[in-house]
Amino acid sequence: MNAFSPTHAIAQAQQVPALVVDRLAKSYRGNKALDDVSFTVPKGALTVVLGAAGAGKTTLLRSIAGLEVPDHGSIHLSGRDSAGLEPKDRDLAMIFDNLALYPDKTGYDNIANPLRIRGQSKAEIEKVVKDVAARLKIAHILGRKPKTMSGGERQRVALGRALVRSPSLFLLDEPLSSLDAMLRIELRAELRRMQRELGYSFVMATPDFTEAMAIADTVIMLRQGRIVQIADPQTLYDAPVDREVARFVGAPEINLLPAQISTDGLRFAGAIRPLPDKMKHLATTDPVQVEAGIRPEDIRLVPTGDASVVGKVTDIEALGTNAAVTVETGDIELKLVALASSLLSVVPGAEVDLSVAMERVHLFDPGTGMRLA
Ligand SMILES: Nc1ncnc2c1ncn2[C@@H]1O[C@H](COP(=O)(O)OP(=O)(O)OP(=O)(O)O)[C@@H](O)[C@H]1O
Repeated sequence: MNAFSPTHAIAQAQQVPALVVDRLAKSYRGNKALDDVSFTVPKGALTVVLGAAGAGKTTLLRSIAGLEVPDHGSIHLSGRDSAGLEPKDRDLAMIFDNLALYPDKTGYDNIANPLRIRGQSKAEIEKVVKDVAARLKIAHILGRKPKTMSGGERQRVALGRALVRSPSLFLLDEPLSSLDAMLRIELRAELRRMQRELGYSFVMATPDFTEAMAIADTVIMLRQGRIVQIADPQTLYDAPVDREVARFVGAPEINLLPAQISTDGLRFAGAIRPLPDKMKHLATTDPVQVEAGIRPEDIRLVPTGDASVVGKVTDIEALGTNAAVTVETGDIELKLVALASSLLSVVPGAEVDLSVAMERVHLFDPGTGMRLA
């Protein structure tokens, strides 16, 4: 490939990230909504901004869209500094909670509108609109006006209108929030498929970690306006940077309990267990107080006598295929998840023995909450 070949030009274009956010800050009356936020979204990637209500997700997306003026920092879109650029000149599609469909146009015309403005032929437009409508499962409402559609249908029409424009970057603020659980799961898979097939670049905000885990290439974990971790979904789950990320990512929530680590092992819930290799470097002869994080799926019920931890069942919650079992041991409660069919003989009040997958245990600093291992 030489420097003037089209292949070279395409390769170069692909190397320019879809989005580079650098040291972005935004305050509202002294309240920091965004604080020193920096990240990059490669072309064709799906990045999810994950955070609780008020974490700053919407402010971030609105700043990228040009609807908020940041106090500091820069935003580059496909290599171009966006400072001073009007929202309409940013080559973005935004899908926010409050969708603005044209009320007097049908679903079809709403979706077709950007293509008509571009001057595409009637036949081309029909092909594209029908394809996107089929993917979003709204073919049956294309002839209707927005006021006769449900919230979820309006949301999908807005999504369709954005998708047909194929801009350089999509900003999606909880785009599936108005949908029922089944449709949400179906559509997020469809969105993911379209994004991959067409090479679109997505930044999607959500407070729902399962959504983030299901579709993200990269998750940006936002808390009180600051990025606390950037990682692929599995790393976020397996190596959360601190206790709060560990709690946010996972359901039922991770068990957190006091523990002591020493060269003798890890002491918790009335038991002492040998240290897995990954913890050995933390151990000293004198015990050190730590906080252990144990995910519910890393605790197993075992036959009596094989246990490292013993306790009494206080509650069983059906989750479908699985069930969550709460076990009281000393003055702490542990939650575990097991196949419901394996729990038929387990009833509240039963004495049970538990085994913990030690190599999966997380350790946190009890003061700062930061990850130790
Ligand atoms: N226009 C505004 N004026 C004053 N404060 C604002 C404004 N917009 C956002 N904030 C504040 O900035 C912080 C971040 O808000 P933002 O809406 O970005 O959070 P979010 O993560 O999108 O939350 P949610 O999931 O609830 O939409 C919050 O404390 C919010 O109250």
